[in-house]
Amino acid sequence: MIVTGHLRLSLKGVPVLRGIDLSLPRGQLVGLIGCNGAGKSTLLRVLAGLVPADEGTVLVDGQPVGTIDPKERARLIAYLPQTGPAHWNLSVEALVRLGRLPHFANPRRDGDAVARALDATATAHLRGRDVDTLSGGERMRVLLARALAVEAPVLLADEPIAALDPRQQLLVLGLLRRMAEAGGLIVAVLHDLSLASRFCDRLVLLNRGAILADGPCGAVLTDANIAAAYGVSAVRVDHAGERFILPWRPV
Ligand SMILES: Nc1ncnc2c1ncn2[C@@H]1O[C@H](COP(=O)(O)OP(=O)(O)OP(=O)(O)O)[C@@H](O)[C@H]1O
Repeated sequence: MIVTGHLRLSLKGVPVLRGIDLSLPRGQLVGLIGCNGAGKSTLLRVLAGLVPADEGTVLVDGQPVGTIDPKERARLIAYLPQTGPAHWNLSVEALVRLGRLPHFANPRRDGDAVARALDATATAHLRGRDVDTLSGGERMRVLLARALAVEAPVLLADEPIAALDPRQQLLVLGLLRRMAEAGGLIVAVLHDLSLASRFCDRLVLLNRGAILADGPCGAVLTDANIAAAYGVSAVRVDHAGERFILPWRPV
């Protein structure tokens, strides 16, 4: 669905993406991981067509992302930014409804999609609230609802669980998993290595703007890769047939 060819991008003269080759098919939940400043958000924005690369290509179903009509692109790719824009006095429902803007107006279908997105993110009870009165975690789930309301085949989510409590983290990652199983392509920036390895089909580990490892979680989260990318040692614990990875000490 999305294929990149040797993406390069410098910002203010500093290389941020250095030769990114990725093939991202439908039906996968891909965890994009790496330390602060590794280039994850920048890569997500380039994949979404929001920032052009200096060199290389991003193809969405074979078409260069920059040549897709913006409305069509917005129907194809939903994007959840790391920090939402400042909102004026907008209700939760009105904000989530903004996710329907790329679609041709069909009040009933739009209403159904908004209701599904509010239900999926357990935010229906907040629909009448002003966005600027929400807690940080509530706000994050409402922004996710706006992205889900697009009902796009691709969701690019930048740290979708960063502000969430443990239960909500599990619920949202379970939701992203089900979306992938239903045939969607989900790319999520994550910092929790245990949750990333439990829920993702595949991990892409960025290090200084380049791909250090790309593949099944166990193959990517080796001690050597974790030390090289994050500068920490890791402890592994097996429980109920699953393996947890705890960052342990700086090395
Ligand atoms: N507009 C910009 N101008 C200059 N440098 C930028 C700009 N945007 C990002 N950068 C730099 O590019 C690098 C990659 O930033 P990016 O936001 O992609 O990192 P990240 O991996 O998402 O990090 P984090 O985990 O902290 O969110 C960082 O060093 C950042 O300071």
